[in-house]
Amino acid sequence: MRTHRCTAPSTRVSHQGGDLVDPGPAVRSIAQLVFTAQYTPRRINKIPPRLQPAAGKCLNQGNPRIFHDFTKVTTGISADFRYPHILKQQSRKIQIQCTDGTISHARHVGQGKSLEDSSTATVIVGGGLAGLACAAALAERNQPVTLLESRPRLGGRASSFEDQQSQSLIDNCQHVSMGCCHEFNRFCETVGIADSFERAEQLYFIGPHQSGPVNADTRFQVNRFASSPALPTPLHLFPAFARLSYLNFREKRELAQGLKQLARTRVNLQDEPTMADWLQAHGQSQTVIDRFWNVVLVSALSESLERISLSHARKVFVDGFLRARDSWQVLIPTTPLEQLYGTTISDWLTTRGTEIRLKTGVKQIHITDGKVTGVELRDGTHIDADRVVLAVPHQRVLDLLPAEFPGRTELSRIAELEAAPITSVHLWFDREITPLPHAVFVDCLSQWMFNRTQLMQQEHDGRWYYQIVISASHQLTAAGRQGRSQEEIIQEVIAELTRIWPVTGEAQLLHSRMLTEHHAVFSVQPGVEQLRPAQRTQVAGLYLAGDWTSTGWPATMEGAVRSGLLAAEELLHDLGKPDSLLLPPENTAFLSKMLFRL
Ligand SMILES: Cc1cc2nc3c(=O)[nH]c(=O)nc-3n(C[C@H](O)[C@H](O)[C@H](O)COP(=O)(O)OP(=O)(O)OC[C@H]3O[C@@H](n4cnc5c(N)ncnc54)[C@H](O)[C@@H]3O)c2cc1C
Repeated sequence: MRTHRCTAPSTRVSHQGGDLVDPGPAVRSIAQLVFTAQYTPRRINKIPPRLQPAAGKCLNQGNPRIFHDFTKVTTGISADFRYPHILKQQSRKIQIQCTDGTISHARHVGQGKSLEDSSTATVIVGGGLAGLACAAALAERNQPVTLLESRPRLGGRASSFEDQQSQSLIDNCQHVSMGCCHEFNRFCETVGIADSFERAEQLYFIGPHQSGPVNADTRFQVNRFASSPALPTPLHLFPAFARLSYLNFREKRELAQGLKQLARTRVNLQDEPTMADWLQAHGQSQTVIDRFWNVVLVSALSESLERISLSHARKVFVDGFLRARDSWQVLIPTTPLEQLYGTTISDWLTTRGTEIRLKTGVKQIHITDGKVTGVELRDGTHIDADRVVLAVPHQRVLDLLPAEFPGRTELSRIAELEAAPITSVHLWFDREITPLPHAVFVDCLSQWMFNRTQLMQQEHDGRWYYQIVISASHQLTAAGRQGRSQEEIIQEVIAELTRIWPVTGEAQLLHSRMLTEHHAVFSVQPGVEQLRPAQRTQVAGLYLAGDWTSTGWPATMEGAVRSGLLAAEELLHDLGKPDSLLLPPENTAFLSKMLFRL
């Protein structure tokens, strides 16, 4: 078994584009290597003459991919770059090939700033948003970590892949945030990706032009949904609801009563109904259920009303519509997820001392006498660690832990968490079918449309790319399709688009792809909160993170980020450096307090 001790950078090397503080003969060559990495080829002439030959050699011999990265990153050095030069690493001594070709022994070095020396190591397993948020919070507090991710990229479920036929990077599925996702939005600001989201201050609900049943002659109409600046929260959305074409006056009054009752309901988590049962018990008609409750809740919680718990449904309306003014607004990425969570965050973390190791799957967490001692990788390598944050999907957790450990019985309940699927249909047409950037569909199989060509502010290159999202797509999984092929479902989606935008029928479909993520989210059924564990475990040094842990949020990017912050809080507490990482709860608008007793 190979052994790799995960050490914290410990030698101060200060060289932010300026003078190199000579760290002494033992590490001088490493310092040159690190120093070199801080310069792009264009800036090479800024490297002090004393170091230029070595620097030039290093840049010329560098791995081309990493070398390419350095043309964008002008500070810092990535672990990927360092490791090819490290020939052997034992305990905290490392042996590296220096830029002048000699072999040198030294201790691990920092990258332009002094990181706190830590005699023990922290490992995060899983590079989804939970693991990334945890790593970022620790990096901000000078706690270096090693992040291990089994896949070749970061981002987990919120990532992209290369579509061979369209030769483009497409997202696993469109991911959107909302104004009420405070921790996620702050995380984006911290790591410098907030500018890559567009805030939609107007939504477009597309439904029948009037109340009543839909038939072949039904016309569809775009309903613009925006807040009224003159009205206080929560009345600011009242005119938008009042304008919806597909509900009549009686249905709107019924809806208003339902919303008020829901907001005022106090839910008993031990014994709560499904939302479908609650709606029926509170006099909501099938039309209002289909055209309002279903539309909002299924896309927000990725589950059907028959399976959604009352508490989660209430949270969507209270946090998303009633508590604060802009909380309902949707934030949509304008670049592929790969760039957001892959490249940008990776660079941010590595320049702050986080070591990121991709394609590094963990096989087992080692626990001795109720305490974490390290992790074993799939290739047999052992990494010593005194603290491990397990940030993998809940289906993987129990397999990575030993058969026996304190608290296993309680944790085993996560096996009862059920999954809900999300389907995305990707369509490339030879022309624009709508200039709308996004839309929500009512009374359709399709639920959301995202105009990716427009959102990404791309030139269309003769192809217009639209993505259709269908949440809680139980009926579209192989078992639920009842013999229908993917092609037939894609045609059904196109037929719907044609009914709404007739130009679709004349457009040529250049390429299409349908993807169903079977374990997209955990199902927010009644009783689910009792199955979600806290971030602290009964094993010393073992913490849990992931959207499935207890955060009070459904499976969302916000939930994942919160879980990572909560795990980091517990870890810092155990290190004797307690810190409060979550933002204080948002103030509830005065009128909402009065009207709904929030
Ligand atoms: C199709 C789809 C659409 C969605 N849409 C939205 C949306 O619009 N808005 C929203 O807020 N949320 C959305 N979500 C939910 C959101 O993606 C998740 O809640 C969030 O990304 C979960 O992050 P996580 O870090 O908890 O888990 P994950 O993203 O699953 O990350 C876990 C990581 O652990 C890694 N891993 C697993 N096993 C190992 C191992 N043995 N060793 C090392 N690494 C390992 C995995 O490769 C993965 O990278 C959507 C999800 C899906 C699937």
